[in-house]
Amino acid sequence: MKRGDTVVVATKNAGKVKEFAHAFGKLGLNVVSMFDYPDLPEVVEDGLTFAENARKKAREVAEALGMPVLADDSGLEVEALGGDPGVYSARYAGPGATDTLNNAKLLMELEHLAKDSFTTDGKQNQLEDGTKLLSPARFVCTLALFDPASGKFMESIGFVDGQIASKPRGSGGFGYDPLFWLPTHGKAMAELTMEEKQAISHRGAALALLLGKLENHSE
Ligand SMILES: O=c1nc[nH]c2c1ncn2[C@H]1C[C@H](O)[C@@H](COP(=O)(O)OP(=O)(O)OP(=O)(O)O)O1
Ligand SMILES: [Mg+2]
Repeated sequence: MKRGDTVVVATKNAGKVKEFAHAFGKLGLNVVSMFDYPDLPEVVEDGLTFAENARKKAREVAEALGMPVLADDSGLEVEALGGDPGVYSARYAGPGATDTLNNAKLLMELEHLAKDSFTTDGKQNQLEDGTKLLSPARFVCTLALFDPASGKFMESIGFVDGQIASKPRGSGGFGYDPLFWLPTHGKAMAELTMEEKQAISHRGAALALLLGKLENHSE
């Protein structure tokens, strides 16, 4: 990849598109997404892992377009929920789920748990304004780049650890960002600027790894 090239990202998530456009833009690369190819058939995300889904999205779109394609499969793993919603993060609230409905479902599940079995030691798990920290959690991002000419994948993974807060904060980012509290920053992910999010996020980490691999590869 050289300055001026276009990267095709197999995503229909506007939040991801913005983040990739920002990151690749810094390298002088343009980003197009599935919003630019509205006629391509939907990829069914029936994999059991993030990596399987990322590979499936990348390969199907790359084969349809006859060029290399990057895909991102990501989600939220919540400790108190045994790793849920995981690969089902986008559909947590059911078919037709939105970010708002998924966030509501997440809080409902965690508050339910807190009532049943959780013994929270009050102060330690509370922010100054009374917001409760309901469970440790992490965001996971897997990236897969598929080149139909070689039939090969290049892959990477990134993580970021945090806590699920009982109340949303901030208006940046997308998805579960308003509920994802970063103790290291004293802010929710949705309170970070694009630059700050990219520096610490699961997607930023996975992308940095992938770019490193690409660089080694082309030497
Ligand atoms: O940085 C993030 N900040 C907040 N939430 C996030 C993030 N990264 C992933 N998430 C959540 C959103 C969605 O509920 C699920 C991804 O699902 P995932 O299938 O990978 O993406 P998607 O269906 O929205 O778009 P697409 O498959 O077309 O790329 O995890
Ligand atoms: Mg999806």
